[in-house]
Amino acid sequence: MSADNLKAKSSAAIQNCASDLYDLSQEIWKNPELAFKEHRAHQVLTDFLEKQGFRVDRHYKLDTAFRAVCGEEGGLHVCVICEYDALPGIGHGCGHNLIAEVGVATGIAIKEVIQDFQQPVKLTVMGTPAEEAGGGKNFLIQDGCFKDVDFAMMAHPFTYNISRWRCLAIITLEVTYKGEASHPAYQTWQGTNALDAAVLCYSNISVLRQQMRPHHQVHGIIENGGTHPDIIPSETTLRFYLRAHTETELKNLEKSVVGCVESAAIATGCQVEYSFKRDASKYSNLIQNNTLATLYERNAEVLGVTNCPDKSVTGAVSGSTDMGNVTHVVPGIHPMFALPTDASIHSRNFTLQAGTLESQPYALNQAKALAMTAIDVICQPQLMDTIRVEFQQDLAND
Ligand SMILES: NCCCC[C@H](NC(=O)CCCN)C(=O)O
Repeated sequence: MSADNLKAKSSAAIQNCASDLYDLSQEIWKNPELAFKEHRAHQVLTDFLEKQGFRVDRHYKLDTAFRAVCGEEGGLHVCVICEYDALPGIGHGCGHNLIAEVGVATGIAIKEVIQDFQQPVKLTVMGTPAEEAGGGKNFLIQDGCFKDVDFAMMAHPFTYNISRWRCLAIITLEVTYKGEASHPAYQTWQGTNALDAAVLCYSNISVLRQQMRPHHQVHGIIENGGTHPDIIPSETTLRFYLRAHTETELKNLEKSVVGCVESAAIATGCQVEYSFKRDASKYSNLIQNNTLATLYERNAEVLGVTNCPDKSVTGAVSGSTDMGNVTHVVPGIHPMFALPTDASIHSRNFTLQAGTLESQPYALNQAKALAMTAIDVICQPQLMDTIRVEFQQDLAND
């Protein structure tokens, strides 16, 4: 069968399941669950994939992770990624119900043609919890779950179609100031104000922003600002996210921020403790593999998806994802696809849009484009040589 026929057959498989896929997505959207607690989403996704004939490891390394496999060893191993965690307070404001749906639909499409290829193909649909916080993919990477994968793909809903969205490396900084409680209207001089230290720290970072390189970002909150207006706060805590293009740039940004943190302690006479969380919550920048992205773009265009031509939008670099870490261990792509809305992700309006029937064709188109991209590589396995060379070069230049 020609690649074009395989693509048509795989797309038809998605279309045939459209109604069931919408129900699946709705089930996740109506029951938003936070990082590592996505039990219901995990259940419906694994049930669905098992019904579709996948061999499912239901609790793959993590309670709410899964692996659904079809095909055979001995040839290419394609991995399609699902996310399904929600945000506190606003539910699926990042549209992860659609990411899960696209992942499952792509899996169905590739499975439909898996016996038609000239060589064996293994397909894994990987369920990865906790993208919004916690970094589920990083636990799976540490456990070697991507070791035999040739390439990984997922697609993320957004306000624009941006095939090569660049996202930033991110690290969390936690800061605690310790002072001395006292009455703020009597012996004030006996107090050491930890809230003043927190406010100064926050202000120092705001001032630093003017001197930061483009695309360096620092933003955060005062988590604990004291206990009572009539007690000089003796302990405060802050939490910041620092983001930059690469791990090296992130290290440079860390040094500047440490200056802001320590000087606030000196100015107020407080003690300070701080730590950068070098754990699974630390995400790498996203590397979009050029060959995979080019194939994806061509396939998406055939399906009528126009990638955003506005350079002020496509040139933007922002946000972070643990898919970034995946693209540092295997070649991958993470296109952003537009829903018919102006709403920003992480807003209530985006939540609403991610649950509409109107958004369905946009999600299904992405699944078709991802499956077509995989079919292109499987039908021209020599492309894997280029993909691997690019991957090594991207890592070396990172
Ligand atoms: N440890 C912090 C993770 C923050 C991730 C968060 N992700 C998103 O907004 C989703 C967009 C891409 N998946 C972020 O703030 O970038």
